[in-house]
Amino acid sequence: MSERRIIDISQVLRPGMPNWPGEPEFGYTRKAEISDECPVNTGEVVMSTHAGTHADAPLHYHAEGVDSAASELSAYVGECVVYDARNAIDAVTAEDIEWDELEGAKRVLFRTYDRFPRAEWNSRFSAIDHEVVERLGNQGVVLIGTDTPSLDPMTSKTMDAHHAVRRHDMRILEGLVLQDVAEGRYELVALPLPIEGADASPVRAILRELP
Ligand SMILES: N[C@@H](CC(=O)c1ccccc1NC=O)C(=O)O
Ligand SMILES: [Zn+2]
Ligand SMILES: [Zn+2]
Repeated sequence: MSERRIIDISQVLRPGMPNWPGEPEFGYTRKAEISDECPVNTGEVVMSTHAGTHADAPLHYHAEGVDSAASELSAYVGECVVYDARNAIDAVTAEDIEWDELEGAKRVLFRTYDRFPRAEWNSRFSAIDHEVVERLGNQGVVLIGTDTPSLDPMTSKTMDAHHAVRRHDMRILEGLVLQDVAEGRYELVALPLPIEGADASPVRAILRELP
């Protein structure tokens, strides 16, 4: 019996990683140090809830939405389609998509980057048009993921794609690293941490090849 290959699609969390302008910088600080008096190392992590690869909780885009701790997990585990949307400019629109390839999909992860921008923040990432979200919701999709920092454009005040997600009670993953993933179907596992009151949570996102 061969083990199914695991593909890690998570960003490495490190000081200096690309971060939403104005949000707290990621930091890990060593607290206790192993020494003659102390048997262990311990640490403290500081980060924005939208840093790195993360799951938005409904609370992020709706005042009465559930937080990360109360989020049901079923959307975050199961079969998904990785869809190559590198042809899109500024936003992935309904016209950019070969809809046949998404037939029957429950989870859809959009790849928009050729190479993931590890070194610097990129303000002009490709959003996902709200019509695409609406159509995926109508089709029964439960989770939408993207390799960019947000489904909506960086300067959006209306958050149309996020609100379309809310209307269909779907879940969102952002900041996925899909540059080394071939288009196709996989098993996804990307669980938010149960942080009480949190509007989003980091996830360790992986894909497994299907049997
Ligand atoms: N939409 C982004 C986050 C976002 O919009 C944001 C994150 C941090 C600070 C400000 C943000 N938006 C401000 O208008 C996301 O869902 O991750
Ligand atoms: Zn987010
Ligand atoms: Zn978001």
